[in-house]
Amino acid sequence: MDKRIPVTIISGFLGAGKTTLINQLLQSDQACNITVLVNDFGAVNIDTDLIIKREREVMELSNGCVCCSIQSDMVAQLHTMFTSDNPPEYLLIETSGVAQPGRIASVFGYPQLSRFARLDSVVTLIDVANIDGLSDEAHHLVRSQIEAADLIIATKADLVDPEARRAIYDRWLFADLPALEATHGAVPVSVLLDQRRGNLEQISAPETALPNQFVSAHWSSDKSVSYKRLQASLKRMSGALYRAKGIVYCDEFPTERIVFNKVGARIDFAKSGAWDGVPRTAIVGIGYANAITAEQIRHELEVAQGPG
Ligand SMILES: Nc1nc2c(ncn2[C@@H]2O[C@H](COP(=O)(O)OP(=O)(O)OP(=O)(O)O)[C@@H](O)[C@H]2O)c(=O)[nH]1
Repeated sequence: MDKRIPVTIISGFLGAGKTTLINQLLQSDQACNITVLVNDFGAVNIDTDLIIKREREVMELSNGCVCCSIQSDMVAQLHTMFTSDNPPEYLLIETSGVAQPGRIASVFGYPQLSRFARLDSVVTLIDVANIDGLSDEAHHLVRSQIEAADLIIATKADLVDPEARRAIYDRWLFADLPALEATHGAVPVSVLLDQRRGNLEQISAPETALPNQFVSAHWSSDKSVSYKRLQASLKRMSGALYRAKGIVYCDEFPTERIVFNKVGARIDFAKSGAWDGVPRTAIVGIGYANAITAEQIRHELEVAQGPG
């Protein structure tokens, strides 16, 4: 019996619904003692705050995309985790939206990790509401995420009618690749964990540095932000800024944490409980490098400060 720690990699393009799926999973009674390792693309790991914590820690890898610039940091961090007095029972890795999961999966073939852990599967989420509208560069990346997958989960099925969804699957998926649909991350735990599908020999780890095609900017402030101005700023950047997310200290609701998400043209704001400590806005924006600069993103977010 293989007693090594199973590892599931959750991949998918920016905003595809990885954090939503992981939160659903962590809230399920059937989820065992899972540790989550999160790698956000931006310098600040907003996801670490957005993932619901249970008994286990959520660990983060910041300052770059795990599949390229900080791969060796990840190997060192995983080795420390696996050899600690309290190793995880199960490890979930949420990759950054611009990561190639094949490159992350390949590290589980390294002897310093393969003694302790085994790749259980690579799950790739495809966002049916946005996949067709992405740029060619993003399509290239999404293709590599699909090619590395053992299971596809089509997310946001609620936003696209069945006929259009079928056309997307015909264009993007291979006939023999298992796939299922999910709305708001609702997927049975039994199809996600301990599947023993991971096959390191079939994993390809392309060398191209695709994340260079995206730019990320982080902005934070302890002065409150106008909700209306923030919405206006996000709309102005709409096509160039594909993804943004953050926790906002809002003029309009100063006592509550407001979480917002922008994916493509869709912007959602939600209340997320009272502040625990000093209120502070922290936002990460990710855009196409040929359409916007980090400075422009920060400037637009700055404009949202002050009375609406
Ligand atoms: N309508 C709808 N929205 C969804 C669904 N799944 C996720 N979302 C929304 O999509 C947005 C992005 O979801 P996340 O789970 O943060 O996506 P992510 O893949 O973790 O994002 P990054 O880590 O930034 O790449 C949020 O506003 C979610 O509420 C779904 O099935 N239907």
